[in-house]
Amino acid sequence: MMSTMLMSRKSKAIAAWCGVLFLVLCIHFYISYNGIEIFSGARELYGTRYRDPAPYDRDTQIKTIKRPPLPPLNPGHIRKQLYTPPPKEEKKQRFPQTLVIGTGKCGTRALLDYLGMHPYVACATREVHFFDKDENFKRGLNWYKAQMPRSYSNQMTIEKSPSYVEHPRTPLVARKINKDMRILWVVKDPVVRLMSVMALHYSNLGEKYREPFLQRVNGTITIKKDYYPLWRGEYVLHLRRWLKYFPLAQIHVLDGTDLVKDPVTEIQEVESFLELPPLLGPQNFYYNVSKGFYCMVPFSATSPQCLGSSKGRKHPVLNATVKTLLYDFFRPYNEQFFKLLGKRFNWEPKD
Ligand SMILES: Nc1ncnc2c1ncn2[C@@H]1O[C@H](COP(=O)(O)OS(=O)(=O)O)[C@@H](OP(=O)(O)O)[C@H]1O
Repeated sequence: MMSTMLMSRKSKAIAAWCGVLFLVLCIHFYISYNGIEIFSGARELYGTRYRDPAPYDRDTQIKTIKRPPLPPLNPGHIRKQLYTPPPKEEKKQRFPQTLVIGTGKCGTRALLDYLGMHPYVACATREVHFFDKDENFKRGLNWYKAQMPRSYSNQMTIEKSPSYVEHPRTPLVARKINKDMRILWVVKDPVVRLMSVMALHYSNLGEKYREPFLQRVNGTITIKKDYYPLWRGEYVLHLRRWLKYFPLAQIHVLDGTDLVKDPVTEIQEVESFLELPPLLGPQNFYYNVSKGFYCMVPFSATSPQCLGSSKGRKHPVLNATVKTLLYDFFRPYNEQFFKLLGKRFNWEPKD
């Protein structure tokens, strides 16, 4: 009798353990399966399994985007206290809901740091390069999330890596992570951008300035079309690719030169695009005459904070012929870009 009772207790314990093991295995397979689903993005990109979303139709796509609403705020509330975390909530790391995708040397750091002053925003301070660097991409989504700042659920997590815009994997996988992702893209007159690259290049190498974007063909100087920094400035090519995955209504493009000249207007437009409470204003910017740039005045700071000395380098001065060659080269790309974007920037040579 005793031994039968012991046996039945033992088999119940074994059954319970089997149940727990089964549950753990189910959870494990569920997580792995979803991981594989997301990571198959890389394979799908080069294989045949991935099908592009429905063709982009600008008129029907421009509509309000769904996003979890921010808690209601009234002006009195804003004046008294800029930010209130949701009650009984712990901060945690979250995937970004907004990406600053590029373009390098157009003002991506300024945009991110300006946004970082917003109390409803949590920015990853360093560039994560998850989508564009194979070694990071292989580390997986959990690694990506672990690079994000801790935030409350009513804050928006933002990450910037300036070469996301050109890497074909970025829009594809970003859409899989969150199809409502907001995209911020700073561009600049591509000739000015090229000069910024040249300034960086020569300050790093300590070399005498050359013009690697030019070549001599049969005694004639022409543009070396396959020079990589030129391709980065052919924005329309990149926009076309992004529009296969995200509607234009989810992509906000701003001119980095406007961001330098009038950060208040630009950042307020970004606030409105991201549907953030309108909190940033002239009180958050201070013009530093010796630097020739605006510096930030975060709500909690007592003195302005400027970007580092790697920003605002002196650009090489182009001679008139090379300038004309470059502007003629970029003009057709710029025109197609403005048409697709439905917005123009003043990117003609200035004296
Ligand atoms: N407030 C403020 N302070 C300093 N610099 C400013 C600011 N706003 C925009 N910029 C411009 O940002 C340019 C560098 O762009 P990025 O931050 O995108 O460069 S990077 O790709 O991350 O290296 C940098 O380009 P260069 O002038 O060629 O250095 C600046 O023109």
